[in-house]
Amino acid sequence: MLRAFLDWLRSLFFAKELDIACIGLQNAGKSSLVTVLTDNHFTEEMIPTVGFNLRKIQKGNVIIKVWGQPRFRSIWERYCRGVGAIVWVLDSADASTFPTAQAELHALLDKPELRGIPLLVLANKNDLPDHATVDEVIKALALTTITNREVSCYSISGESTRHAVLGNRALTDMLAATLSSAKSSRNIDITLAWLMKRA
Ligand SMILES: Nc1nc2c(ncn2[C@@H]2O[C@H](COP(=O)(O)OP(=O)(O)OP(=O)(O)O)[C@@H](O)[C@H]2O)c(=O)[nH]1
Ligand SMILES: [Mg+2]
Repeated sequence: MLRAFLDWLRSLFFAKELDIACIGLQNAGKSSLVTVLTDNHFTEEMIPTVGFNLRKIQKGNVIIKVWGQPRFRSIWERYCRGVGAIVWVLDSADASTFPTAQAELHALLDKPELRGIPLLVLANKNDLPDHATVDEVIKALALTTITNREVSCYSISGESTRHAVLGNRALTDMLAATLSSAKSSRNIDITLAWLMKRA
């Protein structure tokens, strides 16, 4: 039933025209997440994206560009220009990466060319023990200090989905207290629906 609904949502989503940049630090789960979005398929053997580390996935009218390798972070900005949405993937179970993630995310969003592009933060891997809660992620990435765009933070869990609205901050969209787990592929519908609204 859920599967049928997701397939239906995917068919709607991929019929729209949308350019998405999916970025984040290495090992965050970008490739896994994109695989789940496009195929509803999770592969444990997902290998690190190598080489130029730009993976372009096209399905229907939707193009998703995926990056991660640090040595190419300087060119992220160029490829983010003009996209309909920036999706930042975070490994919510690895707090040691949060400071670097915050610095890189803010450095990217500070680029004038990227002003106004909606940001979706997906805190992935919340099926793992000791993953950060969405409030912790919002704090760790200083999401409330981002003022020049719509910001959302989703966490998807197999167990529970909790929604929180961050008052009158500059965040115009709901900051949904959910983290995404590409592994469980639960609540991927929320992610698809969010992206669909930006197409
Ligand atoms: N438990 C769990 N593991 C995950 C999840 N998503 C991804 N992983 C694992 O995390 C590792 C990295 O996943 P990738 O999808 O390759 O991450 P990436 O961000 O594309 O990594 P790079 O391409 O190296 O930048 C793999 O071992 C995945 O199996 C998740 O939701 N839960
Ligand atoms: Mg990858």
